[in-house]
Amino acid sequence: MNTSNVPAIELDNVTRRFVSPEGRIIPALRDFNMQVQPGEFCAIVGPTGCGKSTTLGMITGLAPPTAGEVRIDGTPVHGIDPRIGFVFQSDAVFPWQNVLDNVAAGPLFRGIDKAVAYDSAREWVRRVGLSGFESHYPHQLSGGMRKRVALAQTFINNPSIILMDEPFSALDVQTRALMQNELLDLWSSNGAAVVFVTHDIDEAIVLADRVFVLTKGPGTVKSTYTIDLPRPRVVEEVRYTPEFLDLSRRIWRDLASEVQI
Ligand SMILES: Nc1ncnc2c1ncn2[C@@H]1O[C@H](COP(=O)(O)OP(=O)(O)OP(=O)(O)O)[C@@H](O)[C@H]1O
Repeated sequence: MNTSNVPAIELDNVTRRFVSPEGRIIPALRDFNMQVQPGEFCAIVGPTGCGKSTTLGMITGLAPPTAGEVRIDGTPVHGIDPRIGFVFQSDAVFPWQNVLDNVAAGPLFRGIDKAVAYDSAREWVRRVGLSGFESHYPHQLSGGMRKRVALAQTFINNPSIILMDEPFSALDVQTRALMQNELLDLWSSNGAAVVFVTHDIDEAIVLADRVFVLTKGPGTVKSTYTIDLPRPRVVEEVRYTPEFLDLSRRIWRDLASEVQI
């Protein structure tokens, strides 16, 4: 647990380049600086291909930077860190396992006693509103319900850092708002540092403490916005307030100047 003033996540002057199959150098991120404090919810928005997913990949340790350093709780990242949880656009549920087994998978993998793991999984299934669906398989669930499974799978491990890559983008508008509220509720009692990648400016504002706007690729931080909207937030109430609309307009303008051709 990070109890010091050290950022939970720090990207220090990071550059990331890829090499294409033809041997071409593809610069994905340049001179990228970002600090996320313990318990802070940050969102990243930016034009397509600007390096948002690459940023998350570097924090996980799966894709080391070409230059610069990524630190978790002040320590350079080397390989996958058990303190980190992920939720991606595609559900990471195991199709051959029922809801309860899916949610218990993390603790079982970490070697937790089976009875303890399943007790905890039952509790998390309840907390995400899926009681009664423990024996259902993923294909028997709606998209929103599968997201609930994914959230339970993540939060059951009590991660101190959560990375989310457009987790709700495939959902319809109403289900998306429900899941945003659900996420805020779970996060408020877990207190993780979150990096949430989205194309949706409004989603970034309703969820985050800070929004990072990236330039077009190779991406770097163009601007950051502090979101002072009070918490706890209820998504459908927040998004019609004058403060919200003002932020949305400012970030939209900022981003629009990056996607003009
Ligand atoms: N494994 C890879 N090999 C080669 N190039 C890659 C690789 N991964 C990403 N890139 C390139 O790096 C750049 C950034 O990609 P990235 O997926 O991080 O962008 P993004 O902002 O998440 O995009 P989107 O908004 O479309 O999801 C792009 O030009 C992409 O083509």
